[in-house]
Amino acid sequence: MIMKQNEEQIIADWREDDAVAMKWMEFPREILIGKNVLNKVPDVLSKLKINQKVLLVTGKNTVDVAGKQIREMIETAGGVCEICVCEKASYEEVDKITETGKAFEADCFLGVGSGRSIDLAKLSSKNCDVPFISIPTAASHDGIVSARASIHSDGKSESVEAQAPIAVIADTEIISRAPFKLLAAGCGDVISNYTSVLDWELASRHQNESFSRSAAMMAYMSADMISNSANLIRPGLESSARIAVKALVLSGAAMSVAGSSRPASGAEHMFSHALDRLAKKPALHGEQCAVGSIMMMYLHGGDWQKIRDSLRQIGAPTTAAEMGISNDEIIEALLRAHTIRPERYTILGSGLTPSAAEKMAVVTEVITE
Ligand SMILES: NC(=O)C1=CN([C@@H]2O[C@H](COP(=O)(O)OP(=O)(O)OC[C@H]3O[C@@H](n4cnc5c(N)ncnc54)[C@H](OP(=O)(O)O)[C@@H]3O)[C@@H](O)[C@H]2O)C=CC1
Ligand SMILES: O=C(CO)COP(=O)(O)O
Ligand SMILES: [Zn+2]
Repeated sequence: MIMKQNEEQIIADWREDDAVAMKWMEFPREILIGKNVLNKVPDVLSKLKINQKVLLVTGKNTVDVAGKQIREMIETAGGVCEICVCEKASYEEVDKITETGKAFEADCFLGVGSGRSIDLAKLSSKNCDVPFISIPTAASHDGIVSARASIHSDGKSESVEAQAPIAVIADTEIISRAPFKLLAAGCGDVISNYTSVLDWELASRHQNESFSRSAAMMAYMSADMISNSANLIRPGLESSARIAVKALVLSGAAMSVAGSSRPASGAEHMFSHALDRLAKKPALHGEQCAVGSIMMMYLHGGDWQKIRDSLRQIGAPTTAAEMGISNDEIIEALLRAHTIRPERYTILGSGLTPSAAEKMAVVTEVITE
């Protein structure tokens, strides 16, 4: 495990980090986390020397939670702000928003809301060759900080390279008032880094895949931050939102250092992507990854009970029933997971047998016989 390796292994990993000829890491420039930081949007735009012609991408709930308030602040500061309310993270929607951005000659996009709105702003701003600012109204996964966008088409979800936000403005007061299940899901997404990191280490040993100790340690530390504070994560508490956002930022930074989602996406994410494709009603991304992580930790022979207990303490689902997913869908997703991203080597190897899949789901109490 990453924190328990001997000195020789650690030195070898650092040497490998250093041996990479060139690394191009993209990080946000300004990160604001705290109560009422939403009011700082005009200051951030001004600090970044953005001319305040801004396209605000949001959803039908989050337009009222933060979107309209931000528009008012920008207009009061002398800027112009147009709002796009969107429903689906699809390529059609990306094209529509890109066209609007070009016609409006936007200097900057704001992604205001949860995953979907932020992903749409991320990709369409890249198409318009202007920066974007991530303004999450919920802390539901680490995509709020990352450079990748998940776009859905033909019942599939694709993770595409977009751009990192130039700034992240996470108002923890707003985030703490969002439905608690979104925050619990974000904690689950971060806790699932325990198994992503193990998968990455495995791939580095079995396949000589390039490995970054610094990125792996950051991902592992973010999981520890949540697991060690599980008793402090409670509905409606601003301090809980702050803990979750800090861990999500660290997890996002781990992906920036790695230049891919490797430190924060292993077999548990492949299981979640499989569920997104086949389940009648998929659960939240972070919920699925966390439940996947319990099972993948069992496969790794690690302390899966610790992951489950942290999730229980937080109030995140740990079973199929709690996620509203059937036992059959869980087994099918376990059997298909290794086909989702075959180039990414994980503990699933070339796949599980049906009896092994069922056994791991039953032993970890994700499903009942
Ligand atoms: N880029 C990446 O690396 C990643 C991207 N994803 C993608 O992100 C999306 C999932 O994101 P997720 O955030 O889990 O879910 P959604 O974006 O689907 O948002 C969940 C719901 O919560 C609502 N909401 C958000 N904030 C508040 C609030 N403060 N008060 C009331 N309602 C609120 C949203 O409203 P509204 O309708 O207004 O949006 C929406 O209906 C998927 O498309 C997934 O593929 C997932 C993981 C990583
Ligand atoms: O969700 C992610 C990290 O938490 C990103 O992972 P993917 O690359 O699997 O979409
Ligand atoms: Zn994730």
